[in-house]
Formats: sequence, structure tokens, C-alpha cells
Amino acid sequence: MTIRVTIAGARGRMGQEAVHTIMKNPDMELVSVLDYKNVGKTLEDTNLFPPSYGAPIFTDLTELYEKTKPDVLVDLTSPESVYKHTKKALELNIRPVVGTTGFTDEELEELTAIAKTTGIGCIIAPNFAVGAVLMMKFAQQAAKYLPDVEIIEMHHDQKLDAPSGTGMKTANMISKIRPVHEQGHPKEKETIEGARGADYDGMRIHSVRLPGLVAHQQVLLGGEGQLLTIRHDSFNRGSFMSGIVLSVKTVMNLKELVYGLEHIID
Ligand SMILES: NC(=O)C1=CN([C@@H]2O[C@H](COP(=O)(O)OP(=O)(O)OC[C@H]3O[C@@H](n4cnc5c(N)ncnc54)[C@H](OP(=O)(O)O)[C@@H]3O)[C@@H](O)[C@H]2O)C=CC1
Ligand SMILES: O=C(O)C1=N[C@H](C(=O)O)C[C@H](O)C1
Repeated sequence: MTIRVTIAGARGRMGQEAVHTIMKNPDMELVSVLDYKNVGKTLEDTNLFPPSYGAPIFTDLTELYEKTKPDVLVDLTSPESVYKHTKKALELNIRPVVGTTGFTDEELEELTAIAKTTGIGCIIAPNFAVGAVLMMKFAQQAAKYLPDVEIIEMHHDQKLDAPSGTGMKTANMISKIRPVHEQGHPKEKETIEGARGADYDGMRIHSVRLPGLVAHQQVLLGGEGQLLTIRHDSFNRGSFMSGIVLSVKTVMNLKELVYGLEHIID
């Protein structure tokens, strides 16, 4: 069976790469695009894609669903719009595969509840690169033995959210096995606010934004007389594409929300 896919965010850095990936996949068909520009036109009219890319562009997800009946919505947009898109897709019986980051814990809880009630599959993956998923899993394992952890995530300077979804997910995974405790000196004081980074259960997350970077993270685990560094680098957005393909295929057989690619690669 061919999986009918729609994409939100097709003009973006990730979206363009994902459009090519879906178009090349023999098991998938790109049936439409959700956007607020070029509405009523097709992807080829954006001048970003070859003439054969004829997927029609809609701004309203209900109309898009009625006219093109997608099985899956791949969302690669922005922290502002992703929650609304995901919720609406679940209500319309379209399975969301979400790469967009910036969800609050409350939003994730609410979407999990909606997916459970409706029985519609949904995958929210803060990082689709298999190496990044392994980095998070290895860091979680290591934190059992070295529970003093600092996370340094480094991204291109066009990124909207901080900390990154990957940084947040790493801290979340580690917090499941690491007892909450403050790190550093109990009397430490920041001379400049933010110097010690964001605080996640006592773990510090530092966000670097520079031109030239794509997506990189290192997890530092310190112990008496030793330091373990676990690092992952995405040098281009091709690194995320196999995770998107796997998610689109897997979500077809899910009946609940899965948060993180680690739950589906095993
Ligand atoms: N899970 C993963 O593995 C990865 C996740 N990401 C995440 O994916 C998201 C996108 O990243 P990136 O491609 O770099 O960002 P870009 O800004 O390059 O692309 C986002 C695109 O979405 C469009 N857009 C914004 N709002 C809407 C909307 N309501 N409907 C339709 N389209 C919309 C934007 O249009 P316009 O610019 O005109 O507003 C833009 O074209 C980010 O949250 C990022 O963190 C990125 C890489 C990997
Ligand atoms: O915005 C990006 O580029 C990326 N966003 C995701 C995140 O916030 O973790 C995934 C990857 O790091 C690239």
C-alpha cells in the first residue's frame, strides 16, 4: 500500500530535504502541502522544486484532508504552529510525524491523551538522526554511574528554540534514572545571569548558536578525576531523513503517541 503523505514546512531547510525524500520513496506519495504562502498553487510554483513536483498547497488542514486524504502529516515548521497542527491532525484522523521542536511538557501530555482517546498513531521525534538517538541512550546509561551531567548543544544561528529539542530530550531521559540533585557549589552565584545555563532537575544545558553549525551536542559526565564526553554531529540534514522514512512507515501501525525515535528503532 502506498502511504499518502502531506508535509507542513516544505519550503524550510528540513522541509525541502523531506520533500525530495518522500518524492523518491517508492512506498510513499506526496499528495499535498500545508503552508500559508502560495496557497492554491503547487510545489513547483514555489520555484524551489523541479516541475514534476505537483503537490497542491493548502492553508487549511480540514480542506487539505477533504481534498487529498493523507495518511500521515510530516510537520517541520515552527514552535508556534506545531502544537495546533498536531492536535488538528489527530482530530482529522491524520497520523502526525513531528520533527518540529519546542513543545512544552503540558502540550506533550495533552497530545498523548488525545492520541490515546482517538487511537490515532503519532510520532514526535526531537531528533531523527540515529546517531543522536544513540548519543542520548548512551548518555542515559552513563549517568547511572556518573550522575553529574552538563549538556552543550550547538546549532546554526537561525534556530528559534533554546534549549534544542534534543537537549531537552537528553535531560528528560537522564532524569528518569538520575536522582534530582543540584550540581556545582551550593553557594555559587552568577555574575552574569545565564552563565550556568538552563537548569533541568539540577543538570545544566548550554545552548550555542553560530553560523556554520548544523546540529551538534555533547554530554559531559564528570566524576572524581575523570570526564566522559559523548558527542554527536549532524553535518547535513540528510542525517535526519532515514528517521523520517522509518517514522512515516511505523506510525501507520501505531495507536498511540510515541515521543522519541528510540522507541521505534529497537
Ligand atoms: N527532529 C529532527 O530531527 C529535526 C528537527 N528540526 C526542527 O524542525 C523545525 C524546522 O526546522 P528548519 O527546517 O531548520 O526551519 P525553517 O525555518 O528552515 O523551516 C520552517 C518552515 O516552516 C514554515 N512554516 C512556519 N509556520 C508554518 C505554518 N503555520 N504552516 C506551514 N508552514 C509553516 C516556514 O515558513 P516561513 O519561513 O515563511 O515562516 C519555513 O518554511 C524546527 O523546529 C527544528 O528544530 C530540525 C532538524 C532536525
Ligand atoms: O533546529 C535544528 O536544526 C534542529 N533541531 C532539532 C532540535 O531542536 O534538537 C534537532 C536537531 O538538533 C536539529
